[in-house]
Amino acid sequence: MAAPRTLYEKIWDAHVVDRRDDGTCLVYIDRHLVHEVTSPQAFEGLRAAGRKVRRPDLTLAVPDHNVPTTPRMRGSNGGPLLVEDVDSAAQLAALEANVADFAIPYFDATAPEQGIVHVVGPEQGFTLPGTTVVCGDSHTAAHGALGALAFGIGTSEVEHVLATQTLLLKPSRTLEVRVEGSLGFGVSPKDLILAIIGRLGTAGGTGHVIEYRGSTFAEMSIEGRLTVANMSIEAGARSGLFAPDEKTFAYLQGRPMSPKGPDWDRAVERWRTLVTDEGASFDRSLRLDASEIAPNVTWGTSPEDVVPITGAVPDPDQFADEGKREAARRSLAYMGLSAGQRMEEVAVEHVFIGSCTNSRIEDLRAAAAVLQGRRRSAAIKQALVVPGSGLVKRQAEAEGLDRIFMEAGFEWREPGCSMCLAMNPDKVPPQERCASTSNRNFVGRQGPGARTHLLSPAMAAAAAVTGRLTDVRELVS
Ligand SMILES: CC(C)[C@H](C(=O)O)[C@@H](O)C(=O)O
Ligand code: SF4
Repeated sequence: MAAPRTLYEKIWDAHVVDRRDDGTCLVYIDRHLVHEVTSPQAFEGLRAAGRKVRRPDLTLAVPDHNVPTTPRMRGSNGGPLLVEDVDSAAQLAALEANVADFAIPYFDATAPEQGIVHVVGPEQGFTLPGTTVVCGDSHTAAHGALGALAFGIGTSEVEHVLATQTLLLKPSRTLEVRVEGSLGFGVSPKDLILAIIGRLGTAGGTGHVIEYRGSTFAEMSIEGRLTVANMSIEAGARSGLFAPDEKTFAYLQGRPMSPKGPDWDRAVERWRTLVTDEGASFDRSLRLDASEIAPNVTWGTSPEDVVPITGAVPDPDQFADEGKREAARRSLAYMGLSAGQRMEEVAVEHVFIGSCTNSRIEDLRAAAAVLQGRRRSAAIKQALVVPGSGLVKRQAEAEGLDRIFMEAGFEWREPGCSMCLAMNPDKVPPQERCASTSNRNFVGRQGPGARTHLLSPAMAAAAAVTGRLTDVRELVS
């Protein structure tokens, strides 16, 4: 009998086209997502070499990083999108020219399906279990929520995939993250992945593909799994995987690009084999108990700087090594915080609900549930809700969530990356503080000098109501 294999090994083995003596493999790529930031040079490279895109039908492009989230307009006669920033306008125009020249399926900035690439892929059924999915973007790991082996690639690799539909890769090691039990009231998948990153550290997953296992993940919705898989990269991992199950199949059935009819039945039969075999072993393992997880927030400038909302800013002197002590001191200076300060006393001026981590319908529902009948604090200067895609936006509007947000003093925007990173007009001003549902709290991430606290959608909503980081369990109990 064949040796037991992990889910990662099964998908990997099924895609290896050629294996070199040094262990490097040529791997077949099933799906390639393209956005405006990392693709222009790749297309230029193809042009210079006189090449075509090998499989436009397995490629899907959508603008997300640079698009403004205010209503979008084109110039006269369907001309280019009107975008004030010159560099953004050039990147968006380049993407439009490239998809036209290379005949690549494209949702343009005004299409109802437009959105953040990692929201659009799953939602369209472009991402499927057992496939290899790449994109010139580090949060491609998100697609692993559906059982796809998905990872971010650089611009030269984007060109390689466009030209050949393959990539040269080294196999990864495997890391099991097993969590058992139910998440408590007010505790969300975001809190869990922040806790996991807090434990592993931002380098803990380096060289590994994580498989999320255990009853907590089995209970979790696909939206929740997308949040978790999305942030695998923040623990340094190459990718994050969930074995597809009945929830995955229900989520994908009937999506525009999902298989149909007899193809669907055959696909589901195949997808059911995508599990880690009994007796297969992982290179490493981390175990957590869901009941121990509290709503979490970050205090520093790295996603591993995680503390429960009931906790306090740590004292840099308490860290074991000098590197960490120094990093913590720098973080606190940048963040304008002092050791021992209670997290619940930290005042915020901005709230951002969005990003490929937390902009799907369940995220918006969770935030709206907190905001229903409440208003943002007068101390909040700006509160944005940015749905992950046009389809999420319309669904939320059909459920009346837009009204709840607007009555609570939030702005209801068009889909895009928005305030997740300062590549478009949505920015946090210098030295101001933002409660953000995004995935990175790096220095300058939301604008030069901006201070970011990562948290869940419900926690972001709670912060908007009180004007400070707040334990949502106390606000809504
Ligand atoms: C701009 C893009 C290349 C970048 C990434 O790779 O992740 C962005 O999406 C991010 O989240 O920092
Ligand atoms: S939403 Fe943020 S993390 Fe996601 S792709 Fe856009 S910039 Fe990157």
